[in-house]
Amino acid sequence: MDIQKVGIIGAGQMGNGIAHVMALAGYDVLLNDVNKDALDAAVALIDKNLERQVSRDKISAEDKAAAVARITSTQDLPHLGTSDLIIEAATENEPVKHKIFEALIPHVQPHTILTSNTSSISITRLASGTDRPEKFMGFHFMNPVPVMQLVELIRGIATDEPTFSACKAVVDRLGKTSASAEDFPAFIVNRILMPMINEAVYTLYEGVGNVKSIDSSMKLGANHPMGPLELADFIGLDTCLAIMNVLHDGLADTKYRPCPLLTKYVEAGWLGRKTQRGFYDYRGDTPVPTR
Ligand SMILES: CC(=O)CC(=O)SCCNC(=O)CCNC(=O)[C@H](O)C(C)(C)COP(=O)(O)OP(=O)(O)OC[C@H]1O[C@@H](n2cnc3c(N)ncnc32)[C@H](O)[C@@H]1OP(=O)(O)O
Ligand SMILES: NC(=O)C1=CN([C@@H]2O[C@H](COP(=O)(O)OP(=O)(O)OC[C@H]3O[C@@H](n4cnc5c(N)ncnc54)[C@H](OP(=O)(O)O)[C@@H]3O)[C@@H](O)[C@H]2O)C=CC1
Repeated sequence: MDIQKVGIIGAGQMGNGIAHVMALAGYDVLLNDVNKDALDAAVALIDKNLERQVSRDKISAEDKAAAVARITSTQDLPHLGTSDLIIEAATENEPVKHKIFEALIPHVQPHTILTSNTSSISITRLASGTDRPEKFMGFHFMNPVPVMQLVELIRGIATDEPTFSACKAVVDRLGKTSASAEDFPAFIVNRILMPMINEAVYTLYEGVGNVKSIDSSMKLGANHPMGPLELADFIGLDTCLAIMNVLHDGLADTKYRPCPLLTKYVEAGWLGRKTQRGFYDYRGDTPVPTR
């Protein structure tokens, strides 16, 4: 199937990165968000990130101009109906995602493939709320999208082969690598990564280490590019907690119980970098640990 127009729902940190790489690969992009400020910020950030690639000779100024011209931002969800492929990248909240697909369905074409960038939520459950479970799958990018090589592709129970092949061809055209995961809570990457982050928060909660010593230990002692608490702030603590809850509920095993300290940060609205405060405070020139 020939995919040319890609609709992206949610212009947060993932939506803007997905729009960036899609436009650079030559796809026409419709970027949607309920929040006008988020849309404007996403377009400005894409411009800035493309400019950084120009300045480092990764792409030409013409490539950048062409990519920018391929992106249209819209607050009007039905506008995405002309897309061949839709990637939902709104907040990690199952009722929000169901409502988006419900509102979208009357406007999409029969051939349109629907996907979700969800970090953890059942693809089969999201698909079953649509009119086309066979044309629905998980299309899971990693953060930051322009840098990270992997895309997890997740088939729901009903996903058909042409849908999987069409999505895999898109990943190939982006120059990224796909890994196929079965549809179980949090798939592969987050099934492994998120319990490690949650354990880092328990290590902090129980006073085994402070923010700085925990992050330094994993950076210098295990060669991770970011410490687990720095990475949690980067992902978003609300998203980390939502993923732990999906693991805990979906696998019914206490080993996945979210750390109460993670819950407390989220309840405080300290969601990490996106709100300027999480395990670090980002409001000054350099991040300062909050514990
Ligand atoms: C939660 C989920 O569902 C799944 C997930 O995504 S889990 C999270 C997965 N991601 C990770 O684990 C990221 C771990 N961190 C890293 O890999 C690195 O710290 C990092 C790539 C983010 C930054 O690397 P770094 O070496 O410290 O910084 P820096 O040298 O500034 O950046 C490296 C490159 O990335 C680019 N970059 C960094 N952040 C970027 C961003 N947010 N957007 C676009 N480009 C970015 C830089 O421009 C630079 O590009 P060049 O190589 O062309 O110069
Ligand atoms: N953060 C990460 O590292 C990764 C996240 N993901 C997944 O990607 C998805 C998005 O995450 P992320 O970008 O970090 O989240 P963000 O919080 O940065 O962005 C989510 C965006 O979606 C918007 N939104 C909420 N409801 C709707 C709606 N009904 N229609 C359109 N837009 C809506 C939000 O607007 P508002 O702010 O107004 O609510 C916000 O702008 C989640 O499913 C997450 O699990 C996947 C890989 C990595």
